[in-house]
Order: sequence, then structure tokens, then C-alpha cells
Amino acid sequence: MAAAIEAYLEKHGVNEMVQKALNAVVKQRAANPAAALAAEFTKMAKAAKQEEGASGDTSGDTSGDKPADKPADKPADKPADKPADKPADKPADKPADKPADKPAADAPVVFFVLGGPGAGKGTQCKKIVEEFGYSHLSAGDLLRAEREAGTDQGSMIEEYIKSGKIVPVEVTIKLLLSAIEKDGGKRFLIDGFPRNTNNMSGWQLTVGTKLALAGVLCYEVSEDELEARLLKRGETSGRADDNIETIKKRFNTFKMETLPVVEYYAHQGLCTKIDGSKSVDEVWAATKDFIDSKEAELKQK
Ligand SMILES: Nc1ncnc2c1ncn2[C@@H]1O[C@H](COP(=O)(O)OP(=O)(O)OP(=O)(O)O)[C@@H](O)[C@H]1O
Ligand SMILES: O=c1ccn([C@@H]2O[C@H](COP(=O)(O)O)[C@@H](O)[C@H]2O)c(=O)[nH]1
Repeated sequence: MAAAIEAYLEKHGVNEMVQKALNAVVKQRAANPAAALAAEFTKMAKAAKQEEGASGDTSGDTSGDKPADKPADKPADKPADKPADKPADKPADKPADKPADKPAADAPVVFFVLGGPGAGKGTQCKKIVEEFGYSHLSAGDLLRAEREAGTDQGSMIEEYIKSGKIVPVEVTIKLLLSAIEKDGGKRFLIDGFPRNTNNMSGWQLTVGTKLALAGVLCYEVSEDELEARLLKRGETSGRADDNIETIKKRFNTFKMETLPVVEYYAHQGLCTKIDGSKSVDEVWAATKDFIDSKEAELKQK
């Protein structure tokens, strides 16, 4: 099935694939958008397989030297989604110079860390940093720091954060890339990004193969538990979004925009889902296993 999805991506590009699936899910008014999206991806992969059989096209064959997670080459000609009513959420900056097929062996390695608001991403990243010495970049922290600059961009970021919406991708990517460059490390945890398909395509266009995506961690926790954690955190965090009104909006954004990204990576075989509702230590045991196995894989390359 992965080969069929890759064949589909090869022909249509990631934006079109995700957008088509999202449109179908919205039309269905699905009660469980993530499950409906997964079903759509499966349907598309089957159709691609049939198409491939009919045309004798072998582009879906992953046995060659192309990586299974190779993102679409086709640039996103329009943003896949438009979460904000305000500034245009267009892909960031300039595309990477003519992308190579895959990252160089010594390219810095990136892990995306996803999960609902309050799922424990920051808590677990801190532990990975302590144990493995990775560099941790929280997209939310970078945006909050930028907001403090007191510029026009700062007030725009504040509005997005307060309303639980996703800041235009070019802003976030610029902050992430400048932090990566400044850090100069070889292993990065990118916490809370990509949050929607537009973030994904913006990253793809900008980063290309300069960095190697080694995996995606996703912490799964029920909304009731998340809400309790965030309200508790809100007693001391001083965060503008740890209040019940914004929390509900953040949940909605997560379900409608971020879960499709998680499902996309899951279909690419890149995403490891971890039960984040257990104790911090239990979640850490699963997280550590994940990083240990990725490190073993990376050593063999
Ligand atoms: N496994 C856990 N069990 C109980 N509480 C937890 C667990 N992991 C984290 N917490 C607590 O839940 C709150 C949210 O955790 P954390 O800040 O790590 O989440 P996050 O996913 O980074 O959140 P956000 O996306 O909002 O930045 C914190 O107060 C943290 O101490
Ligand atoms: O890639 C990103 C990351 C974050 N945001 C905005 O920031 C808040 C808080 O993010 P946390 O990860 O919970 O710290 C989030 O609700 C978004 O408004 C973003 O736009 N893009």
C-alpha cells in the first residue's frame, strides 16, 4: 500500500492528495475526521494501484533507490488550507535549490513531535534532550519569543495564538530555520510543527533535502485529559491560550488541521503513535524505545 501511495504522490503531489482527501471528509461531515481521512487515503492508494496496473507505470515501485518517504516534487501551487481569515498563508520563502533525491548522509536529522495541546510534547522533548543531547525547538516557544519583540508581526502572532489558529507558515519556518542554523546541531526535535498541510508543503519547499526527516512522534491523549492538564498548567503558565475558550479552539484546530498531517505521516510509515495518557515515566519509556530504535537505524545508514 505504501508503494501505491507513493505512486499517487508522485503523480499528484502532497497538497493535492491531502486536499482531495480533506474535501471528501468535509463533504461527509465525518464524526471522526481522522478515521475518515485514513479511509480516504486508503481509497486513493487503491485507485492509484489500479491506475498503475492499467498503465503499466512502475513509478510506485519502492524497491528502487527512492526513499519511501520521498515527498512530492511538485511544488504546491496554492496553499492546501486556509485556516486564518487574515494574512495569506502562503508557502514560505524561496524553495530549496534544485532538490537532490534524498538528503546527504551527513544532513542534520529532524524528528517532528506532534500531539494535541497539552499532550506532553514539551515534557518528553526535555527528557530526550537530557538523555540523547538532541536540540529541542518548540515552534510555539519560538513564536511566543517573537511575539515579545513587540513588532507588528508580534501582535499578529498574538492574535493567532489567542484564537488557537495556525500562524502563517512563512513566519514559523523562518523562525525554525534560523534557530536550526544558529544551533548547528545534528539532531533536532521540532515540537508542535507541522500543524497543517500548508506547514508541511512550506517545509518541503523550503527545506527540501537539506535536513533528513527520520520520524514523527505523536502523543495521543483524550480531550478530557488534555483539558484538565491545560487548565492546571494555566494556573501558573501565564500563557494567553491556557484558558477554556482558547483550549476549545485549539482542540478544533488540532482535529481539523493537525490530525490529517499525523494520518499522512502514519500512511507514509513515518509516524509512531504513543499513548500519552500514561504517567510521564511510562510515556518516557515508550519515547526512549522509539529514539533508541531510530538511533540504531541511523547508525546503519
Ligand atoms: N504523562 C503526563 N501525565 C500527566 N501530566 C502530564 C504528562 N505529561 C505532561 N504533563 C503535564 O501536562 C501539561 C502539558 O504538558 P506539556 O507542556 O509537556 O505539553 P505540550 O504538548 O508541550 O503542550 P502545548 O502543546 O500546549 O505546548 C504540563 O503541565 C505537564 O506537566
Ligand atoms: O507551528 C506552529 C506552532 C504553534 N503555533 C501557534 O502557537 C500556539 C501554541 O503552540 P504550542 O505548540 O501549544 O506551544 C498554537 O495554538 C498556535 O496558535 C502555530 O501557529 N504554528
